[in-house]
Amino acid sequence: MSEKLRVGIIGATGMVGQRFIKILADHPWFEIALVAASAHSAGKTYAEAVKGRWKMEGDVPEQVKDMVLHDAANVDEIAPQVDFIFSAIKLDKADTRKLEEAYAKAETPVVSNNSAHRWTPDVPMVIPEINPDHTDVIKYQRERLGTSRGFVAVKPNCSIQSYTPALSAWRQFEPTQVIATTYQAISGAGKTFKDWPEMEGNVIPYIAGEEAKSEGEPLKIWGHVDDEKKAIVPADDTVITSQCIRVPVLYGHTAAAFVNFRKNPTKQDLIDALESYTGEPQRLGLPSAPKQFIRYMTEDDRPQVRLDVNYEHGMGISIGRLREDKIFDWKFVGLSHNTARGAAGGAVECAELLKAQGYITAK
Ligand SMILES: N[C@@H](CC=O)C(=O)O
Repeated sequence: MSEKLRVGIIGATGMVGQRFIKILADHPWFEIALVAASAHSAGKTYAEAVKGRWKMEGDVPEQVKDMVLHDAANVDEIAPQVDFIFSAIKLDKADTRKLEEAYAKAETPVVSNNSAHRWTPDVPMVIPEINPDHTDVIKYQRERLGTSRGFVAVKPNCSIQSYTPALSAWRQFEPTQVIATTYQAISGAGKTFKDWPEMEGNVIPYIAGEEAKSEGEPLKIWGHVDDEKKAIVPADDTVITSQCIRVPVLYGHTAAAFVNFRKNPTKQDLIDALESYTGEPQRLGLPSAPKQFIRYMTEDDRPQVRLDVNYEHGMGISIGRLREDKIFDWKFVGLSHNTARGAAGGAVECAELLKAQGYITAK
């Protein structure tokens, strides 16, 4: 009998759902027990439902091809069959919040890629290398939901992953002001060039809701669990302003960032802090953890999307072009893989952390 935890994927047919399928097809701790999507796809086999719209490298993995999709809204039917779920369901925010909480209340932990619960005060928003201790807030969430096992945890938006890891490594130098401009791949919108031909040779200077996420989410990640408030209180010592731009790239979000610090680090201090930054995933040897979370690249023309996006299987962050600035103290460029580290991969690493911490167990 398998000792792997049984996982359900809700929203399994979209771009992020497909990335979950791809990553979990061969995962040492988790096995895909069930796939679910909207009522429209329910009853079809997974292969039928993604026919002509499978966007991952290679074929649909054998073990899910013939799985029959459930209607994700059928919590009572799905919850008993899985130990936990990954959520990539696309509903409006209120409905997503309701559905994810319904799974939690059915004693089924939810690790979500959605933004709906990111600002729920007792929901941890986790980058496992940066704020693994935020899972302490789960006890307060369980108290509120009246559960003993169920809870919701989320991962942050993909846009922040190209600059937040570097700024996290530099928290010791007290960053006060940040400008971050992101150049975001079309797969972040769930699209390929085939679905979105107007992105060929184009730049679109607007991504709905993205700037608020880019400016706010790092602050929650740098916050702390307040035991009196039974909530995560965001940090208030850094201000971030951002512009988010869609560029004709399939995978890979780049950020160009400027930073002011209260302290006065040298270039070598900053590079040393990046290269030595390591966390719980590396200490615990989590299956998805990159060996080197952040690398610093010295070549003037790196990181480049084509050459560097798959660093550490898309789970590592590449930083380069660190130099002094005329207006700010320092500037740099960062690159992350938006559907690996930035979406499904980040959620899978978060679930591995939750398992290692004892929050996700076999039912
Ligand atoms: N909203 C992002 C996806 C990140 O999670 C994008 O549009 O690129």
